[in-house]
Amino acid sequence: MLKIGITGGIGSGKTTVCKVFETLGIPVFYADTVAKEIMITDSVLVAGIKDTFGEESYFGDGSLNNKHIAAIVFNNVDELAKLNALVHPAVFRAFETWEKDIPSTVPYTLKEAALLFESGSYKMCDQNILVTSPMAVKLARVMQRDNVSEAQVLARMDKQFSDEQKMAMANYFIENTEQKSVIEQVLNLHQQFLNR
Ligand SMILES: CC(C)(COP(=O)(O)OP(=O)(O)OC[C@H]1O[C@@H](n2cnc3c(N)ncnc32)[C@H](O)[C@@H]1O)[C@@H](O)C(=O)NCCC(=O)NCCS
Ligand SMILES: Nc1ncnc2c1ncn2[C@@H]1O[C@H](COP(=O)(O)OP(=O)(O)OP(=O)(O)O)[C@@H](O)[C@H]1O
Repeated sequence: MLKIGITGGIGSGKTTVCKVFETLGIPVFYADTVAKEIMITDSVLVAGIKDTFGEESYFGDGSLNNKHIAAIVFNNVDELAKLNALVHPAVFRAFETWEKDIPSTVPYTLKEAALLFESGSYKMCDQNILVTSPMAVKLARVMQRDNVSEAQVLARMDKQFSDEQKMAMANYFIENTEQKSVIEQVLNLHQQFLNR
């Protein structure tokens, strides 16, 4: 079955675009969401995170202390590399398990990941889509969605490949701007994938 990766910088709108594909019946694996789930449920991963970032990485009820971890890793590339090395292999395994349950009647699947190219997981996909948006739009969207400062968004952007780097690695593009219809662009790609 055809596997399509989909990525984009923070706030580019990749999750929003994936919701449109879902309305067409296309199953989407949300790597960032799964990462957050297994960081709570996978006991080996939980132990690794506590060992590396301290017991305060989790609240008393077992939920993840996102702010604590974000403050460490988005201010220090070595700490971020440690987190990625713990989490990403577990997400790869979860993707393989997820794929096994997809019915063969499905024409293609999508893997949505913020770090598709950075983590190397694009290699597990046949083709890859990049969602782009202007920098000012991305900043404004994330500041509003997550109630964070511009500096906090920029710190994350700084840890991801630039759009130029990602453009060189992607096969398809979706421009998520007010000037272009996302739905039209999704329908166009959907048709291309059905005809492959
Ligand atoms: C550090 C954590 C706890 C911060 O949680 P928080 O709720 O503030 O952010 P959230 O997970 O919703 O991520 C929002 C966006 O931040 C960016 N981001 C997240 N993790 C990373 C990372 N490792 N490197 C660069 N950017 C990242 C992405 O654009 C992502 O979509 C969380 O992001 C995390 O657990 N990250 C590690 C898992 C991971 O690498 N996920 C991304 C790919 S699977
Ligand atoms: N075309 C659009 N018009 C209006 N709002 C949008 C549009 N695209 C995305 N948004 C909004 O911008 C915010 C960021 O979008 P989304 O969460 O899809 O981005 P993302 O690329 O998945 O971000 P992240 O990497 O942070 O997970 C959301 O609040 C979303 O509702």
